[in-house]
Amino acid sequence: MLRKVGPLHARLIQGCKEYSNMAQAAPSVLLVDDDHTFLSSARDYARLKGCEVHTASTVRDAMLTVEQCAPPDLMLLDLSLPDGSGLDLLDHLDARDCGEIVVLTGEPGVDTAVRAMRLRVDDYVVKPMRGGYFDTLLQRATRRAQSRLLSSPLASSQCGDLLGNSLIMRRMFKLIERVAPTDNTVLVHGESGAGKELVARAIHQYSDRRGRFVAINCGAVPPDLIGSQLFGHERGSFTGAIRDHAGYFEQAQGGTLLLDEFTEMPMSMQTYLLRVLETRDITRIGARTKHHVDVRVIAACNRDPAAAVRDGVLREDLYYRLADFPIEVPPLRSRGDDAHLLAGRFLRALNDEHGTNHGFSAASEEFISQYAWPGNVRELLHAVRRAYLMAEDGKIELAAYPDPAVLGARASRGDLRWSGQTLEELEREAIEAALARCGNDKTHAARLLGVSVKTVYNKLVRYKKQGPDA
Ligand SMILES: Nc1ncnc2c1ncn2[C@@H]1O[C@H](COP(=O)(O)OP(=O)(O)OP(=O)(O)O)[C@@H](O)[C@H]1O
Repeated sequence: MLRKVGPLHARLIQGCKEYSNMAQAAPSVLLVDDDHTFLSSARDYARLKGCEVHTASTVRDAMLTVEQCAPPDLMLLDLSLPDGSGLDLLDHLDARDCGEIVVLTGEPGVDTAVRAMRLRVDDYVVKPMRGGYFDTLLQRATRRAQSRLLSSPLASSQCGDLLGNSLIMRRMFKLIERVAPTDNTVLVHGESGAGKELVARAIHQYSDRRGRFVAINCGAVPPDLIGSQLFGHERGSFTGAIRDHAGYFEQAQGGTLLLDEFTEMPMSMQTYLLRVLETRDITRIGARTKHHVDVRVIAACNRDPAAAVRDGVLREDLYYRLADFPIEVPPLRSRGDDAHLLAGRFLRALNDEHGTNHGFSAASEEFISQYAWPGNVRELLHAVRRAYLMAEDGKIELAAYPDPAVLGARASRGDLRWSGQTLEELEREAIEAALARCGNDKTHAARLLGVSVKTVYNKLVRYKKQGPDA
């Protein structure tokens, strides 16, 4: 199956105007090649076709990538890499999990062709690769991603009302899919505005629970009222209790109760809550009898719950009881292109609502990618709404209307807060932050950091040896 193919580049440029709307099931592509020109053109082209692309230029880099990412729908693998043969990667990977694996080589040989076929390689192509062939591969990857989507509805870019196409979000959707049908208590943790409540709603939506979804913000209820709000009270049980009142647990009977900001609950209430979680029996304030409740509890918080335990504001036993199944909602800045996807959806909803056809200016598109969105999706939503109202000639100028929070965040973005770290620790933080921002794309992160990909990669290998806490 040796094949001679023509140049890819003309095709890449020609195809750059097309933008596939495959957001519903972005195919994932892993490109492994030490030819950086090929790598960046192929990456840009595949991205324009709606793919989520990871790149690597050595076996070691590719191994790190496959360890951290889901198996790709398409893998293009160069045979001769600086630190070994691309086929070495296949020895370390369960090729059955991958979609199509295509080996590229500049120097075809019978030995490598035979080894490639033994290792479940789907095609063996002599460089340079023809653009039309690359298109065919991307189309097949797209079909594969779509069938994945059909076989697992939550593997898509939407889960309940949550949108997200990045790998990190689709992994989170998978967690929601797994836990939803069970009765497990779930601990949802993440920055403000990242979507914790939507996660809780999605878990309820994908469960079989027919009761209501009820949410309480424990931080917003005065400490002396939280007991009666959660568990209810009988008439006359305290001044002002003029009638019987069913608390949130009873209101959520057969459904789901979200305890938002649960770390803000007074300690005495945490003790009672722990008991309720064990027995599912509640007693209204002033009542003599217990009620058994069938309620799935989801706890959410902005602060790190383990730190809340260390700070003495959260009971350790309650933490362990709630942390049955933790879900971390990633900040928007670590979701790759999701900010664009979300901004586009928010704008489309406004256009549909008002019968307009406004679009983002090029500067707004740039702003969406560059800005760190410290207020996460909520901040993005508000920024789009505000800029929509201010639009002139149908152009949304997102950068032109920063609010004070945006300005504050912009000012602080360049400042690394120094709290006694060594230079090496600061460097590690910067590299990790850049990787998080680019959805773990090392080439992109290296560009942002102004260093070579090799430097990023060597550092990562060192950090891996040092361990997570070094
Ligand atoms: N992935 C997402 N897709 C679409 N909308 C989202 C997404 N994440 C959040 N939102 C929207 O952003 C806003 C904030 O989300 P949500 O209230 O769930 O955040 P939160 O993490 O619970 O915030 P807080 O901690 O401040 O309560 C809501 O309007 C929500 O609809």
